Amino acid sequence: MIADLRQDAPDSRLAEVRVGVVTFPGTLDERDAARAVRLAGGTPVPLWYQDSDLRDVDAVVVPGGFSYGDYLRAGAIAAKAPMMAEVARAATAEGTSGSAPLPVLGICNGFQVLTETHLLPGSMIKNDHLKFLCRDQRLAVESTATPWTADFEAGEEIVVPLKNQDGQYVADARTLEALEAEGRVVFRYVGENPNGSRNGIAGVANARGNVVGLMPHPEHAVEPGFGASSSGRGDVAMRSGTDGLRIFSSLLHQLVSA
Ligand SMILES: NC(=O)CC[C@H](N)C(=O)O
Repeated sequence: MIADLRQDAPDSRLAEVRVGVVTFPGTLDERDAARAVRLAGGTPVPLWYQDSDLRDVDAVVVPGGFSYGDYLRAGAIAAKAPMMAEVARAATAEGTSGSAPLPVLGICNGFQVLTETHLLPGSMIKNDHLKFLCRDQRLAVESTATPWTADFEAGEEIVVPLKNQDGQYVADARTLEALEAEGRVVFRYVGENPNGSRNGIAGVANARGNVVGLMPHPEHAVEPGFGASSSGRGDVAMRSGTDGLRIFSSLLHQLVSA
């Protein structure tokens, strides 16, 4: 009985994990990202793009949306924000004994910001069909060697919404080869390639694995009954559920066990 009660009690150690969520002009999904952190048991901390103070966070989410209206290139202007300089510094810090570099997750526009900041390799161009696509998407979690995916089984299939116009991941042949050889393709599209991404890549990690970016939106798949509309191309006989929440839970578990 006591054991059961303990199991149901919220883990107060998780609540101590502070996860920063960055907002730029034009960001859309910061509230959903903060909510996903909260539902996973952590504490979301708003970070404003013009500030240079990381507010003592243990990890950062760069959420989706249309920062600066996607002018110039999606994510290009946001990448120059003072907050991104701080995120880049903490994410690439050498770290003294025991201190790990800051875990960072870029979702969709956030992934675009991370490539423009050069924290992640490659670039995103227009979907090959030149349309905005919004649908539930099957993905394989190919690497569990990141704090964001450690709770998954390698190769596990998940479903989360995909919604963007500039979702085609491109990189030169050498970069693609290195990503594949080093196990840094973290998420890959399953089924028909929804946007022409090279090698069906939906998400990648940096060499150390602490920085991950992906085009689909795990923060929109944190409760049963939600999901994208079933318009768009490809197979649609699926709905997003709570798979996305596990990306946030995974981070929290990693940080409390570190
Ligand atoms: N959902 C998003 O974050 C969209 C990202 C970007 N504005 C695009 O359309 O490609």
